[in-house]
Amino acid sequence: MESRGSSLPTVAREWTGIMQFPVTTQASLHELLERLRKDNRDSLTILVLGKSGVGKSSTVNSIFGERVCVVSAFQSETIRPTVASRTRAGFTVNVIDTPGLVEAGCVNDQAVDAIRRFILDKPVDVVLYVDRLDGYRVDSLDRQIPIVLVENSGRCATNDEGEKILPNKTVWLTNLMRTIVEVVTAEKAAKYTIDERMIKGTDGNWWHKLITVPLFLFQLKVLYPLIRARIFADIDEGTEDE
Ligand SMILES: Nc1nc2c(ncn2[C@@H]2O[C@H](COP(=O)(O)OP(=O)(O)OP(=O)(O)O)[C@@H](O)[C@H]2O)c(=O)[nH]1
Repeated sequence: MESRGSSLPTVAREWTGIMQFPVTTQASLHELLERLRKDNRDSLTILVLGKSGVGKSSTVNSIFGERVCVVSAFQSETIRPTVASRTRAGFTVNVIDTPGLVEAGCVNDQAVDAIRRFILDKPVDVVLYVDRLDGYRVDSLDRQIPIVLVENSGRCATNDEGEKILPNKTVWLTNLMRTIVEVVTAEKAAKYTIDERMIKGTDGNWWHKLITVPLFLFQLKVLYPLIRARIFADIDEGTEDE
């Protein structure tokens, strides 16, 4: 992938990979870009997350129809977050590929930290969380968010138009992009830009912080001796009654 800088590329390459897709897929993708344009957008930024080796980079390549990321079956190829950007008729699609959040069963803190820093101040429209279907059990809670099935393999079946299809005949790339566009254009969708404050937290209220000191001293010097004296008085009274 081409950009590792702190911001999205200002000049993106022409999306030539789209020409590799069958004509029907191209038409569907153009229609979806048009839908985004009508929604007053001129760019779409997708953040791809997931464990290591689940097919994140392969999915990015599938989306663009060209090899923008390195894919490997044997080792983690995505060492740091990278962004690939392509333009088509004045519309820019940015896809941020990221290193695996979990590697060999352990959370990859370095990756999490690198992703956190990389997406600072980048407007992300949608997060695409990738997982392997054979390694994850989808339960009813998962179904509350949009789920899309993907098959990046070159052996994926195709329909009469040459579009890659799933066993249920769904043209998965179009379905994936349509779902992304639906999520982005949904009324309640919000554009998230992670800023420094969201990560480090706010500085808090200084007045509240300062007031804790006299409050602590009041407890230590006034309340504590009073309560202690009262308890001992109670004990003494109890002993006298006996
Ligand atoms: N059968 C099948 N294999 C896939 C699919 N997607 C990816 N793979 C294979 O899974 C392996 C890992 O794919 P990557 O795309 O490199 O996975 P990744 O999540 O980007 O991996 P990291 O960079 O290590 O985080 C490769 O051997 C791919 O060929 C898929 O949809 N079907």
